[in-house]
Amino acid sequence: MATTDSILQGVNVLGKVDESHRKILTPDALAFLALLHRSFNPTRKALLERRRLRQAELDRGVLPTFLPETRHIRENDAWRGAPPAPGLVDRRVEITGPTDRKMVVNALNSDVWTYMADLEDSSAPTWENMINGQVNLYDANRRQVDFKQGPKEYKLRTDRKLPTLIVRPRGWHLDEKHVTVDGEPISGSLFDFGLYFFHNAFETVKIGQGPYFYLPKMESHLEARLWNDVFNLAQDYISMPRGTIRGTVLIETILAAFEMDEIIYELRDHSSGLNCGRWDYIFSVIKKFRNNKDFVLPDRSAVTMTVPFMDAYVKLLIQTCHRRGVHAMGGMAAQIPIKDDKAANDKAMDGVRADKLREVRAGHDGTWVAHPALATIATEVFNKHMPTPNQLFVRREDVQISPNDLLNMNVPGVITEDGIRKNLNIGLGYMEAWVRGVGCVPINFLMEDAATAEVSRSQLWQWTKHGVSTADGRTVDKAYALRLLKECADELAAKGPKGNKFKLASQYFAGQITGEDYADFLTTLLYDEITQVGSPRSASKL
Ligand SMILES: CC(=O)SCCNC(=O)CCNC(=O)[C@H](O)C(C)(C)COP(=O)(O)OP(=O)(O)OC[C@H]1O[C@@H](n2cnc3c(N)ncnc32)[C@H](O)[C@@H]1OP(=O)(O)O
Ligand SMILES: O=CC(=O)O
Ligand SMILES: [Mg+2]
Repeated sequence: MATTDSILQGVNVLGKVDESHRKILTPDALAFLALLHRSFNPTRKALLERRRLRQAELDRGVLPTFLPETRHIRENDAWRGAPPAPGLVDRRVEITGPTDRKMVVNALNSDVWTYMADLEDSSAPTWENMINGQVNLYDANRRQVDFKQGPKEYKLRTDRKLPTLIVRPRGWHLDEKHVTVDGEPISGSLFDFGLYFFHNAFETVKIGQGPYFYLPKMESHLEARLWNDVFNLAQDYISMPRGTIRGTVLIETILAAFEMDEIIYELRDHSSGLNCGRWDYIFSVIKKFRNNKDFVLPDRSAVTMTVPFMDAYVKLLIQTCHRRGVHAMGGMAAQIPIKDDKAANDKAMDGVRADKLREVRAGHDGTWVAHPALATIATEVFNKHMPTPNQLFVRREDVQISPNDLLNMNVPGVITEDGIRKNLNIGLGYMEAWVRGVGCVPINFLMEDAATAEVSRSQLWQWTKHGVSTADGRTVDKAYALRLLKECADELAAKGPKGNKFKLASQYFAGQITGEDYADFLTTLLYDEITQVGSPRSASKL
């Protein structure tokens, strides 16, 4: 049998390793990562190549439809996903947030049912953020995460059961360049999943939960199959019964919406349902059909959850999940508390309340909040309209969604200069924060993260590409877009703190809004800006 030392041949760590990281980057954990990489990276790369081929097909005007080759899965009424796992039966309000220590403690102390610790949309994947995030989650599962920051003590509450922890690793497209295996960077997904699983799987069971995950940004059921294979190998490796892991899949790409049944089917013994990742979903619709002028959308504020394509996606997701006995989770309203303006705050909170009411009435089993102060509103709405732990029994047999419904871009609204400026401010503001290592920021009283910023970026690209007209009759062309960008960037740079990164953000953004270059993701475009690789150190000699 191979020894840990021999497995670690070819495994290098290029990121800075502090004393506090050593409990995470153990030889055994790194050997497990190497096994995951060697077993699954070739398939991951093939699936990413498949995404590129699919894009070329969409660019030729081929529209997606339900897959003929998997009709037997959709039409078979007999199969079900796994029954809800311990700690996941009632998940009516889930808080989400990045994994810095303060946020972890605050999230676990919130009045919610679960906490999605986010290594994805709300985290900038600096090495420091990713590895410290693992330390914080390790400590959280062992209930040893208390700490002091200045005069303030952050302590886990003991007056009630803490929310169930669910971890969202990065998507399949992202590399983690600070660890290489046989000369290749490891996948961000395998790194995040692997370290969390290796160190916490049994601990989570001990506290009455399990190793639970949210799985982001998938584009097909084959990508779900890859996760399922990863789960099986991981459980076998530590002799944990298969089916202990659970994964809730974010349906947040338009192509995945055509494969909801198939995605649950692939993961079925590990499935804990689907979630409406609404922001990435809007991003994906714009991105995938960016070369098709029929998919041009109005100002971002007009693309609400009730426009036809969003409404169809929500209904299909709930119907599909409940037919298969798994949770249909709602998503994130972007409003956050506004501290110094009661009237504005009341309006924002009414917006959150209306969103949660729509979700519970539609049949969702739970929802997301971005901030602890929103938990009460979401709880009140769900408690009132969902007296049972979930509403898996709401079958939505009334719903009939066709491919045309999912692609119905009949969205009322116009494109305005104000909408363009808002998108520019969001894109610049978010990118500026991200290159400083901050993955989620409030901008104009809305939560902005990697998904919401992508909507803004992609709209700007699409509007310039297709030379749309604004409500007051201006044609959006490259010169106009770049003039407004310069105005916004100069203003933000002048107002921002000394040493801000708006100039850098603007240089990157200029290349993304003229309808020419289009990076696959802002996060892959900017990743080298936050990568700090030192000379490789062999994992066996850390
Ligand atoms: C599209 C998607 O993927 S949605 C999912 C990903 N996005 C998210 O998870 C959003 C997470 N939310 C956040 O990061 C933050 O709420 C922000 C950036 C939007 C706003 O943060 P702030 O401006 O710091 O908010 P604010 O000052 O009101 O925070 C008050 C307190 O609540 C805490 N807090 C705010 N949001 C959260 C959260 N999501 N989880 C835990 N604690 C939180 C803050 O740490 C702060 O704590 P302190 O009093 O101990 O210092
Ligand atoms: O991850 C959630 C989203 O809305 O995107
Ligand atoms: Mg998302």
